[in-house]
Amino acid sequence: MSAPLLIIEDVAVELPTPRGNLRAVDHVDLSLEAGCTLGIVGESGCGKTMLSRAVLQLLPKKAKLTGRVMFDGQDLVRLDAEPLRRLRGRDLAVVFQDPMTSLNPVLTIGTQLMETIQEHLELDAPAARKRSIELLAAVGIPAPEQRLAQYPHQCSGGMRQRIAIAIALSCEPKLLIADEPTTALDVTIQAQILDLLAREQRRRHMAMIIITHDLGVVAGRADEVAVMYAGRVVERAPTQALFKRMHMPYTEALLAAIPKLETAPHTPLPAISGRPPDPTRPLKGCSFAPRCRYAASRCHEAKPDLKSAEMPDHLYACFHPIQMAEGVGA
Ligand SMILES: Nc1ncnc2c1ncn2[C@@H]1O[C@H](COP(=O)(O)OP(=O)(O)OP(=O)(O)O)[C@@H](O)[C@H]1O
Repeated sequence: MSAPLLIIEDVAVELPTPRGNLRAVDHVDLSLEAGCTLGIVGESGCGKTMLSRAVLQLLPKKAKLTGRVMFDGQDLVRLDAEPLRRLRGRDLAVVFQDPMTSLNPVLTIGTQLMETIQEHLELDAPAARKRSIELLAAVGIPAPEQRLAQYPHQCSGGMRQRIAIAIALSCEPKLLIADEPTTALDVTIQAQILDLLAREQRRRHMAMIIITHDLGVVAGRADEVAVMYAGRVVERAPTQALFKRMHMPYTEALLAAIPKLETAPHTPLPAISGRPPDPTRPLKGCSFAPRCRYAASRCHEAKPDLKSAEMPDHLYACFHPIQMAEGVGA
């Protein structure tokens, strides 16, 4: 069997702040096979974005990164700036929550698409233009030829996200990281964009990481889910196994917090009262214990390791997993 496309090994990210070093990512191990999808799920501030930025090597300058990020056989942490730049946008692409982060407001859509294509692929201008039109059509943009001459502000939010996806796909990446790709969009458009990503992923046999606060986004779309809390992966399992039987009380609370259609976007998670721990303070015990309805004294004293019980690929970091505590959720 060949090695996974991506191996995140003992990755930690610390950021200096006036109140001391902040643990944004706390020793995470993950891997992803070519053509597969990994969902990274957790509340705001749990470290999802910092972890994806560690993979992309796009961390703030002051950040301290340790560990290894093996992508297609190379350690990105130790790669020089130039080969890294060539890799990003070609084999390794990203779609952000706000497409205006990746789109340039003063360049036409055609210029931006063609620039990316010509920078990474050896195509002349007419071939790059033809490919741009094909890509816009593939992501569901009507009248793609006319769109090439337009600027991002002339498009709706959903259209802009489709264009950002077209740019990300333009060089046939091996891995696409989609960081909250639909959070800024209307609910009906959200489903269309997620379906579009899933379709293009299958068609291109591309690996994908979907980062989201909404467990509902990864249900049925990811092969595997990693749940993050306070910088750590606290539960990790094949998606079906996770939804069938979740072990972490935090995952259960995330499930209860899946936004309903009638809920306004960005409302706080109703099922999880309290706040995550201060990431600049040392932590004793399980980081979720102060908010956990199953917590016992041991949970406040010792830190549970991420390990498996009955199924080797279902890992969780909990002394009182749900079934064993109360027999719910199975
Ligand atoms: N530039 C920065 N400097 C210092 N701390 C930061 C910086 N960016 C993020 N953090 C902190 O790092 C931790 C992880 O943040 P991160 O953005 O990765 O979380 P997230 O799960 O992606 O949240 P969100 O969904 O809100 O983006 C948080 O405690 C956050 O406050």
